[in-house]
This record gives sequence, C-alpha cells and structure tokens, in this order.
Amino acid sequence: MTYFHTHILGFPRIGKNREFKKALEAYWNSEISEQELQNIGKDIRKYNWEIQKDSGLDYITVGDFSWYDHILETSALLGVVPSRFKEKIDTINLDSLFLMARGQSSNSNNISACDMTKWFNTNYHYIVPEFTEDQNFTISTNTLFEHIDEAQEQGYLVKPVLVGPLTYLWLGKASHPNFDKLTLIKNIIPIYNQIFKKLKEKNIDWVQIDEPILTLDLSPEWINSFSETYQKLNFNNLKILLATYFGSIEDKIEQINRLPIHGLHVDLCSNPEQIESIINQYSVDKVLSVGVINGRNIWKSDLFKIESNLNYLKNLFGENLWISASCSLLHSPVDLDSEHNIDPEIKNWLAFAKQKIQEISLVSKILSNSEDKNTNTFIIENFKSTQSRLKSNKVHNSEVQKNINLINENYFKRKSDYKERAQIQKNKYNLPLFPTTTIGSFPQTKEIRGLRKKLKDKKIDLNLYNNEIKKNILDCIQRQEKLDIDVLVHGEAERNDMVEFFGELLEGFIFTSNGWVQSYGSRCVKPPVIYGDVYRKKPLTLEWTSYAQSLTERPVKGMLTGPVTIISWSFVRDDQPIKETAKQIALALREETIDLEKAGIKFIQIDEPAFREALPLKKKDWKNYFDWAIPCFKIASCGISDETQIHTHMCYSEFNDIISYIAELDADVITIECSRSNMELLSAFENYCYPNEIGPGIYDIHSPNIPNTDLMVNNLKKALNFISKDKLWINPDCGLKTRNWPEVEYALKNMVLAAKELRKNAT
Ligand SMILES: Nc1nc2c(c(=O)[nH]1)N[C@@H](CNc1ccc(C(=O)N[C@@H](CCC(=O)N[C@@H](CCC(=O)N[C@@H](CCC(=O)O)C(=O)O)C(=O)O)C(=O)O)cc1)CN2
Ligand code: MET
Ligand SMILES: [Zn+2]
Repeated sequence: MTYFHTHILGFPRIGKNREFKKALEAYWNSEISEQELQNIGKDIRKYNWEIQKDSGLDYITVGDFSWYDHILETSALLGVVPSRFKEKIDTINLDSLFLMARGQSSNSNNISACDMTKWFNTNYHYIVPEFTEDQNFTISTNTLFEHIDEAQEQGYLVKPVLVGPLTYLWLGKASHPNFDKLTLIKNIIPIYNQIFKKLKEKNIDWVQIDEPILTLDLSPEWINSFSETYQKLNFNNLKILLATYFGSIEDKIEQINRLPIHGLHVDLCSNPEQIESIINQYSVDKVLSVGVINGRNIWKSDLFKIESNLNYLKNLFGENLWISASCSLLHSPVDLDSEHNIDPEIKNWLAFAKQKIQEISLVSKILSNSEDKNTNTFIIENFKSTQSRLKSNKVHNSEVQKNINLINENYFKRKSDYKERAQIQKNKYNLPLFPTTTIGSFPQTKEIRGLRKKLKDKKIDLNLYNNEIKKNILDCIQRQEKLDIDVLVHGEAERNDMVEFFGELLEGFIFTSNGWVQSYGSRCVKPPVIYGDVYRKKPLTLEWTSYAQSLTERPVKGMLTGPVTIISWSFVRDDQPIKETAKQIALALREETIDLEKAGIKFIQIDEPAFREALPLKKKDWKNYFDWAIPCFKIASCGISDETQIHTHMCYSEFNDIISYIAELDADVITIECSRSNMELLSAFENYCYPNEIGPGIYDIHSPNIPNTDLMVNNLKKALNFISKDKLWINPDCGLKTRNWPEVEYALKNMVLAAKELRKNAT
C-alpha cells in the first residue's frame, strides 16, 4: 500500500478563543508579565500541535508562531533592525519586536514604527524589513530553535518553516531608491547556512522554505538569483521542501526543477491548471506536495473530486506525493466546533483550520485505499455535506437572478460627466476651498464594544442598545461641528467592522461567533460568509445616516463598503464566479444609495480599500479583474442624480500602475492614504492628470504620533504641486476607529487649522 505524507504550511497563531489578542493587549497595558505572555504562547502552540498530531499529520509544522508577524520574526532572527531603533535595542527580545512594529511616542522622542503592508493578496499585513547598503545579518534570536525544542520535547516529528531568503529580501525596502537590495543576498546566504547547521544538530529531517514570490511576475535578475542562491545554500543534508502559494509557478517550473531541492509545494486551489506544466517538467524523483485543501476559504472540500483529480499524480509520483492545504491556514478561522449559532444545514458545509487538517488526512487515507471504519464514516459524511450544499434551496434565488438580468448599460453611467457634475455640486453645496472631511469611523471605544457584547449576551435589549448608539452619534456630530469640519460623518459606532456589519444585514450571508482571523498584530477580523445569492431585504444604513443628518445643518456623508471590498474581506462562494457575487452586492448597494439620496443625504462614500489588494498577482490577469471590479463599483454608485456627490476611499495602495483604472471608477472625490509616502504617491495622480477631486491623507492614523499644523501645511503645499487647488480635499488617511478621542480631537484640530491657513494664503 502506498502511503502519502501529510502536513500543513502553517496554522493560525491566535488561539481557539483569540487568547493571542487578549494576552498581547494585556501585556502592552502592563497587566500581565512577559512570563505570563510566554506561557500563553506555549499553550497556543501546544494546542496547535496536538490538532496536527491528533489528525494524523506526519509532520508538525514549527516556526509559524510569532507574537506579531512572521516576517518581523524573520527580521529578528536575522538581526535586521533599522538604525533608528538601535539606541533602544541592545539585544533583540520580545519588546524589540513590539517597538519595531508599533514605534514609540513620548514627549521627548518619537520613533516611527516600521511600515506595515499587505501580505500578497490577503487581508493579513506584515511588517516591512528595512535594508541599508551595508546591512549586516547575524542570527539574533533563538525563538525558532526554542520552539523546535519545545515541540520535540512533546514528542513530535518537527518540520520547521523558514521564510526563504529571496522572498524575505523581496518583501523588504531598500534605504534609498538607487540601491538594489538583491545585492544583499550574498550576505544572507551564510546566515541561512548557519541556521541549517543548527537545524541539523536538532536532528531535523525536512525543512519548509517559503518562497511565495515565485508566484509573482519576477524580473530575470530575481528569477536567476534563485538558482545562484540555492546552489550556494549548504543544506547540510537537510531535505528542503520549497513552498509556493497564492498562485501559479508554471512560468518558472523549469528553473525550479533545476534547484537542488528535495520537494516542492504548489497551490492547486488558487491555480489548479498549473499542474499540467508541473507534470510535464518536474522530476518525479522529488517530492511534490499538493495544496488541495483551500486555506483561504471555509468550505468543506469535495473529497471525491480531489481524489479523482489526484489519481493520475498518485500513479506518477507514488510515495513522493504529499498532501497539504494550499497555503498556511493562518487565513482560516481556527475551529468550527466553536460555532453554536450557525444554521445547522449551512454549518454542515463548512470547515475551519482544524477541520481542514482532518480533510488533509482523509485525502491521504482515501488515496491509500485505507479501509478503516472511521475513515469510511467521515467520507460518507463528507459526501452527504457536499451533496446537500449542491442541492440546497437556500443558495439560489430567482428574484435576484431576475434583477441581475435587468442590468443594462445605463447602470454603469452617471447622468452627466464629471465636469458638469462638479459644477452642479459646486453651485449647490458652496463648500469652502480645501474642504475638510474624515474617512468615516471615529473611536470605537471600550464602551461601544462593551455595549455590543452586552446586546449579544442578551444583557441589554435592542432598544437600549440603539439609544446608546444614537447618543454616540450625537456626540460624534457635535464634536465635528465644534472642530469646524465641513463634511461630517456619523462615525460608524454601530458597526463591529466595515464588512461584517454589511454581511450581517444582507441576505445570502451568515456570520460566525468566533471565526476570527488575524489581520495585523493583535487586530483580528471576523469575515462574514457568503453562501447564497445576495440581496437587500431592508435598508442597511439609512436610519443611522438620516438620524445623523437630522442633528446638523452641515452635510453628513453616508458611508458604505464597496463590492470589491465586501468580496475580498468575506469568505466567498466557490460555486459561482466571484464576479457574479460581486454584481449581486453591487445591486444591493445601488438600492441603498438611491434610498440615501431620497432621504436627503447629499454625499455618499463607497469605500474600496481592498481595490488594490484584490488585484491578481500576475499582470496578465489584471484585465479580467478590472472588467468586473470597475463595473460593479459603477453599478453601486451610478443610480443617483448628478448633484449627489460620490466619494470613495482606498488605503494601502500603490497607485502608479492602476491610476487609470481608478479614474474609470469616476467617483467625484477619492480620499487616499499617502501620508507615509510624504505625498510622493500623488505624482501618479499628476502624471495621469487625474480628472476628479482628491483628498490625500494628511496624517497617518495608524500611529499615535500627530503632526502639528505647520507640518500639515507643508505637506499640503507639497500636495498642491500635484493637485490643482480647486480639487484638493483635506482629511486623515483612513478611519479613526482604532484611535482614542484625545488623539483624534487634537489631530483634527490641527488639520482644520491647516486648511484655514492654506485658504488664507490661497485667496
Ligand atoms: N475586515 C476588515 N479588514 C481590514 C480593515 C477593516 O477595517 N476591516 N482595515 C484594515 C486594517 N485591518 C484592521 C483589522 C481589524 C481591526 C480591528 O479593530 N479589529 C478589532 C475587532 C473588530 C470587531 O469586530 N469588534 C467587535 C468586538 C469584538 C470583541 O472583541 N468583543 C469582545 C468584547 C468587547 C469588549 O468588551 O471590548 C469579546 O467578544 O470578548 C465589535 O465592535 O463589536 C480587534 O481586533 O479588536 C482594525 C483594522 C485592512 N483590513
Ligand atoms: C480600511 S478603510 C476604512 C474606511 C471606513 N469608512 C473607516 O473609516 O473606518
Ligand atoms: Zn482606509
């Protein structure tokens, strides 16, 4: 009987009940000691490893745990600390990691945090390494080795995971634009060799090296550097499993096959077709680990389908075929067994990280024709679930289909073009030059969150909850009036999250009680699940927005999340193309904008912060994406009259290469994050002659450091080099929900003063 090894690339580090978040924040608030924090980490790892062992995985993956982020952890391992921290960091310890991730602000000394950015096309964020030309690398922490000892002491067969040297370099930023960070590879290789030596001393057999950049469009220099680097790495008789994920490596399989590695992991969920090229070019004498269980969604896998797809590979590779999930399970919630409120029919269709591990094990058993009774029971259960989902009448709704069929070209067009609209809007609203606004959310205080928790636990009723939220909205409006902001917002107090909130209100979604996924550091999200056709049964935001507008003479901007972002930050259906689901969401949002307009709301923002992140990793796939993403935004935003002003907001964006597509969205105003690039990002808007109005974020809301008015004025003057004065808005770079009120009031006071200062000079 042939045996097929099983493993995962990584497991969520947040614990079954977000023990990670709670411990981390308690430690930062000095409520627990470092020892207590470390003990909680140990418990989480123990739990994670037990799950892998109990399900019968052959290797336990170690090295995926970090108290903040695994790229930051790699920087710590390799001793990469930006010079501004050097005075504070002697030897690298846990606090050094937090200092780099969060920066430090004190009266005397502000040290800015390292940049944080999106992890490929996911909603996870990593801390960006910073490299200088004379960058030194030395092994500087023992965390990885200690975790290996810990797992071995518990009796596990350990497969450590390392971020590959080229992926690590690629993800970092060079200290100045003319310095090619790839030249640093020669300094990194010896350190990896020392790490391999240490791993060998620990009797490690297989090591997983993650090189996900192999799924990107890479320049020839970077591709060639793979063979040079891997030739120079001295694996010390360790066996190397090179892990790729999030896309296809078919364009590089020839080079990969020549690397002195012993195994390759490929993601057959994001790109099943690549298997053809792999079969043709990859040597069957090496291990092929197939990622057949999707690490990015929550659906039970169809095990029979997987089996039939793998039959050919099974014969070809024999025992060299390994079974795994497509990518690290970091992107899945931990355990479906913690869910007690999901409709049982739908719950039966789901699998979280723990259940996905069981599926991996089952696939291996099915392939080996294992006859044990347990396996058979599971397989029959799996078959029943997948059939039940296929046949359920909960999924399809003919009314929704009818409305989708009504979509015609008028749905994608505002009545007049931007120039005419702008004139109409200018005459009507009479806003000052350089109008001020914010991005939507105001502080989500402990009280607001506590209130929602009490509502959930049925300790208060909905009436009381709504009244308390109304008080918050009133307070938020009054504070904005006092600050003299021009276009107000209601503050989003009623929203747990900008996507989950809409998921809870729209039909076709379910939401979980405990399906948390790490987004960055201690911050998590609970992505809602789209299981069926989406539609709007009743207005979503109308009541809150109208209430806010009733409290003030100033305009209140309605606040919606756009179709691309709702899709990207939810778990989506895999039984129809994403663009179909996006269209349904767009129609629901269109109905909402029409209702808002009818109720007298003159400004409506449709947030699309995930517009860039959702872009396919390879340029050849961009057109396909824009062909649905842009029309969906337009379906949502074009149902209203010329005088209603549409805003959109994007953050974490590299705009240069997609600016023309952003212009196609034709939002009247776009507010964007660019304070961290010192307004340089705006050159894209200038070069392209961006036609509509722009609000470049004037300060970084992710940091507690707040610039004074002079600095803001300076930055705005820079912005005026790129944007004409009649098109410039003034706003922070993102929502303010993670900040506290004193910070927010101080920052916005400075911001409004900066606007006034600029107006003085402009007239
Ligand atoms: N989905 C999404 N993705 C995004 C963003 C975003 O806003 N949403 N922004 C960017 C940055 N990412 C972010 C991700 C998460 C958070 C964030 O603040 N998350 C909160 C959770 C938000 C939430 O759901 N809050 C719930 C409360 C959930 C909770 O923890 N409840 C406590 C009790 C509440 C208390 O007493 O404090 C419990 O159950 O024990 C609510 O407000 O109702 C957190 O981790 O703390 C911020 C930014 C990019 N990606
Ligand atoms: C991540 S983008 C956030 C936009 C949202 N309107 C907010 O202000 O929080
Ligand atoms: Zn934002």
